[in-house]
Amino acid sequence: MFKEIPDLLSAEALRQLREIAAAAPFIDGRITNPHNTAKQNLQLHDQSAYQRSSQLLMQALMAHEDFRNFAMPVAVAPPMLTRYQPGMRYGAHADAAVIRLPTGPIRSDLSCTIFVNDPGNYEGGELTVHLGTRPVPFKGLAGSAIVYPSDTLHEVAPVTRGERLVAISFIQSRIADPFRREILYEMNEVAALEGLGMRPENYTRMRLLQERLLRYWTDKP
Ligand SMILES: O=C(O)CCC(=O)C(=O)O
Ligand SMILES: [Fe+2]
Repeated sequence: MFKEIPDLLSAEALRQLREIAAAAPFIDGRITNPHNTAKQNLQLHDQSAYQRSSQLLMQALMAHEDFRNFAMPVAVAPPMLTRYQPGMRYGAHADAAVIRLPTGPIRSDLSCTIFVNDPGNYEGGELTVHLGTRPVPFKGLAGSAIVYPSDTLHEVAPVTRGERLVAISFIQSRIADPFRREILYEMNEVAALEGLGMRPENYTRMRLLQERLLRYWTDKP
């Protein structure tokens, strides 16, 4: 369902991202969603800064084993730095199912927020994912990330003080169905944690089942 990654970014990556954000221009986030009145934020608007920051963030995501195991990514949208100043928010919305990238369209199965400044830097600004009637708020430490299903209603609460600086991305998973993806993730976790304690022949049989399910369920290897 959710994956919190406490240690996605190194101190050096954070330093570089903040440096890029401090020097680059940001514009009204509605440029990419002109009709979305819920969206009130600023996003990075500089090709070179976008390239450098997204490359750093993409590398961190793809190098992180927990992220790869949980998301099973086949395509990741280059993460975009966004900032929220006092009064800014992103009202409840659904993420678009298809994200058009210069490299072609991807399906957004999972959304990801990467926290670039610390929660002490701002008040409000919780990313709140709605599970039915229950709001689940997230406000991560700098360098951490939260991965959540793109098909849930979610919002960013108004920032009332300071500045919220995050990067956002969307991920197409090898396994479109969240139910199946979760089964595979759990099996993989159990195999990783308990595999060494199992009798080798049973471990092999279990691995076979994992690979079979992957074959049946993978919609894009
Ligand atoms: O800033 C965030 O944490 C999430 C932003 C968001 O929901 C979006 O860009 O679609
Ligand atoms: Fe969103």
